[in-house]
Amino acid sequence: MVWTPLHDRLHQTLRSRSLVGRSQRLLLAVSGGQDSLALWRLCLDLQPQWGWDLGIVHCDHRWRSDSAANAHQVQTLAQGWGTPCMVVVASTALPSEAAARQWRYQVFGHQAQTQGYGAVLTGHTASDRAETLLHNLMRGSGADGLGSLPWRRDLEPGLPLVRPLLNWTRQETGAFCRDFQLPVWEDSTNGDRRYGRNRLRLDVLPLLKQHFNPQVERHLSQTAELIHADVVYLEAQAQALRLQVQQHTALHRPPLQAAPLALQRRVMRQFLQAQLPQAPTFAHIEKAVALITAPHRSQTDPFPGGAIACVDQDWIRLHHPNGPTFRTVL
Ligand SMILES: Nc1ncnc2c1ncn2[C@@H]1O[C@H](COP(=O)(O)OP(=O)(O)OP(=O)(O)O)[C@@H](O)[C@H]1O
Repeated sequence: MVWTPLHDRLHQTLRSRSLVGRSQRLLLAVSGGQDSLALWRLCLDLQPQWGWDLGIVHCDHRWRSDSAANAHQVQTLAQGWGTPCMVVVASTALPSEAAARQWRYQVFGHQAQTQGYGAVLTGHTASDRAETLLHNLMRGSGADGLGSLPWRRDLEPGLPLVRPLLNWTRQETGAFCRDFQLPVWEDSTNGDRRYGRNRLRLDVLPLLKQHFNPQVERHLSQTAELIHADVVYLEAQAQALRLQVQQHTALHRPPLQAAPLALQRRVMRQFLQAQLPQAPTFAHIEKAVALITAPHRSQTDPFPGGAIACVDQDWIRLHHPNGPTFRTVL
């Protein structure tokens, strides 16, 4: 085996960030593309030092006509490399990219739990993180969306999802695969400009690199990392405040009035998220936040599902359409 500075980088990253432990059973999510293939090869090379027990999972979404061939190539490689491999085929056609992603993560969690793996690893890179940041920036998603793709998060309680290649660019995983002659599966939809993510990758990021900063992917990825830490802190602060002010479906206003706007918004979002049938939008949260300082008897328009928030002296009360107090509001 050849030990390169890239092997060293992964080894150091895993250690310094405590991403995985020694002798763990690790499930690698392998699409067959360059990023997850590089991760798989690197983990196999690091395995003797770490004592891991490695397995891979591949999801066949049955989206593309060549998806079975893709799965077959991953399976063949797994046999050659001696890695246990699970291929899971979607039973129904998945309607969108988002549905496919949701199904994939469910599969990862289920396979890891039923097969006794302690963590799931994906091949996300700094380039993916930069794309996600730009994509979410344009959707107006706020800090939480900009700080997405952390190094480690819980996929299920007690089952971490780890992304060890976040300090690699796609260019680097590509070069690694070429150097080691790894059989990369070229996804036939990667060049399809009907997908926004592809336009970001093929058109926008190369332009930014050429005209602004050749290191733009790394820099955007670092920005996402900084924002993520801020978001984790703010969410924890907001949760502590919400627990202090919330009683069932009501919020006590005076402590909220004394809190900064950043926390007011987060408390309101956490509160509405738990109460409404769908995630609150920016406009919903802003309307509810306005009630923190509004006069007695002020109220919002109905939220999705019909609930209304109104001011009752020092309290904001959320009245659900079928709840006991709803009629008194009307
Ligand atoms: N079909 C698949 N089977 C197994 N793993 C996959 C599959 N597709 C993607 N992955 C895993 O997810 C990683 C990211 O892939 P990709 O960027 O295509 O997904 P994504 O939809 O953008 O995911 P995310 O929403 O998490 O950003 C891959 O490196 C790989 O580890």
